[in-house]
Amino acid sequence: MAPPLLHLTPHRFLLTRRPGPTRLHHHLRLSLKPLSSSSSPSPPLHGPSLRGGRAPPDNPDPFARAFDLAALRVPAAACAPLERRLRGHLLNWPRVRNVARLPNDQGLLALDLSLPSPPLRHPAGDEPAGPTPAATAVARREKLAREFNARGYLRFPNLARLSRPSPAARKRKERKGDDSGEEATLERVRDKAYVVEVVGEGTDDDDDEWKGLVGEEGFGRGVWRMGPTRLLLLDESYAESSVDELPEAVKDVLDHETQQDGSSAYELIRCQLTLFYNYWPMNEVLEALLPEGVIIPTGFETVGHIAHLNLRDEHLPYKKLIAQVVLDKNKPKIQTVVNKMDAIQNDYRTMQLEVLAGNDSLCTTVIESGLRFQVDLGTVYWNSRLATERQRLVNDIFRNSDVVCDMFSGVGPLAITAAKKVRYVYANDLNPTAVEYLGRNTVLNKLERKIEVFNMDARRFISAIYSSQLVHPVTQIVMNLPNDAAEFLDVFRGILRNNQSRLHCGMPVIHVYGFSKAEDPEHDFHERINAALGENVDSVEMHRVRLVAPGKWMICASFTLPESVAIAQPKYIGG
Ligand SMILES: C[S@@+](CC[C@H](N)C(=O)[O-])C[C@H]1O[C@@H](n2cnc3c(N)ncnc32)[C@H](O)[C@@H]1O
Repeated sequence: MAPPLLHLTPHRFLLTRRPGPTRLHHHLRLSLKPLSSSSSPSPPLHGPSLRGGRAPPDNPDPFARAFDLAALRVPAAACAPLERRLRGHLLNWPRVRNVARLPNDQGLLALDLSLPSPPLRHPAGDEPAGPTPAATAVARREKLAREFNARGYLRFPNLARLSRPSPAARKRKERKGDDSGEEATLERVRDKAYVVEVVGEGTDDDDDEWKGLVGEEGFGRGVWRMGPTRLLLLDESYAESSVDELPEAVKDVLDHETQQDGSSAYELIRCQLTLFYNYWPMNEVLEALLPEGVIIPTGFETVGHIAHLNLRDEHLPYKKLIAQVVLDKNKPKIQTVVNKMDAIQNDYRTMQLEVLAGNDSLCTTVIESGLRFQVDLGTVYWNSRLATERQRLVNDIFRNSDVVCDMFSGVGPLAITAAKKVRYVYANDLNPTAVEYLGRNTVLNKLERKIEVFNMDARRFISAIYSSQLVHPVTQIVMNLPNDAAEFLDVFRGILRNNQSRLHCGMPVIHVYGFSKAEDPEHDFHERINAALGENVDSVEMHRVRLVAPGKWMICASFTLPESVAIAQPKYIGG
């Protein structure tokens, strides 16, 4: 496994003005120039690391790192049991399968293609090996696939039938232009996370060209007659080992299998594993990109297709670079990356967001508890981190017979989730756009018959609800405006003073949210509640929702509205 990156010198790449190949580079018109790993005197690293391996020459991806490995080439059919048997000796790198498949080694011999074949060397070395072995078709097809042009298909109509791209694929190719050029090859490599190549000795000779592709001794050793093969990548510590230096378990396989079938179908080969930009996790890429000493941004909040960063000041000079990496590493789920520009200060609790990467749309759909919520992050409030808290209220506290009143409902995450369970919901918000989305989300979730939507100031809303004879008696009230909600509690003072016949319906339970930085946040919040109600409420259940900043808790206080408060002299005179 890779050592913790924090122990490494982070700034591994220089930013230069050279145009580069990845979207990251296009986006920033910058290219990353890897420092030579050989210049580093640090001890050899284990596991995949951008500080390990070497930069393959002429590879346009500055994050490409090549690692030498040893592998056992085995018949495909024998691969799974061997993988289990040799597990402790196989490569154990994250996101790299320790079984590799050689390009186009798909056992076309089964299809009995009668293709021309190159002369085959006898396993012993000199005699031709009889009739054309079907395995040669694999290599032929391989070579054709690399040429991939119409001439090749014309010469081998069977192959044309097998390999001709579908009309849709052909159209896609036409749209992109001719993909036989270098550009297209780069594009394909860029899509990959890694490739395994057998290391050959490479001469210009035609046969040798094939050797490099499938392993330097691929022909004439019987392997092709056995159909498709697989590579079992050995642990990196055996990269340079000769057969004698391999662990007994691996040697056993080589010896035993050779003795059994009298051929070299199982063999030790050298290969190169190249890891590309797509392979490296976000933190490793950022670690390489950002200057030493800059904290690596690790997390972000997700709202639908939007990744919402909360960058520190020190990140701002690199904000677009960071955002592009976040986008690249989290596609396709993430399509837009934004950064919060300011603390939330306005009445509607909306954030000022800057789109840093991806598409500009801040309208998205969030799925929470199996319900769908449309949200425009530019104009309404949304916080996915409150999902668990909403679940707590709905699942653990609300009953089916409840009538819920959500005084600060936003686009309805709590109101709509509650409506799935309870008898009826009154949902209100001051922000007309939030109310528009609330209405839309109600319909989207087919709950319009159980929710009534209001667009008022919360105090006026409560006064209206309690003075109306038409509404269902409210049993649960939710006040989620943590900065100020406690101060809104004064609206309940005297709320039933002129309507005491309603007292028999029972008092509602109020769930009010607040922040506290006090040493004893529960005590602090309780004091604020008492002050707003003008009375001491004895029995308040406190629940710590989450730590929103160091030392700052979001708390939910739940209590039954005291009758004495409901019939007291009002403090607030609503209109
Ligand atoms: C913290 S958000 C909570 C929204 C929602 N409960 C949620 O969890 O997504 C507070 C909401 O209160 C609304 N709001 C602010 N002041 C208000 C007021 N005086 N009356 C009613 N709603 C108000 C804001 O527009 C915002 O949507």
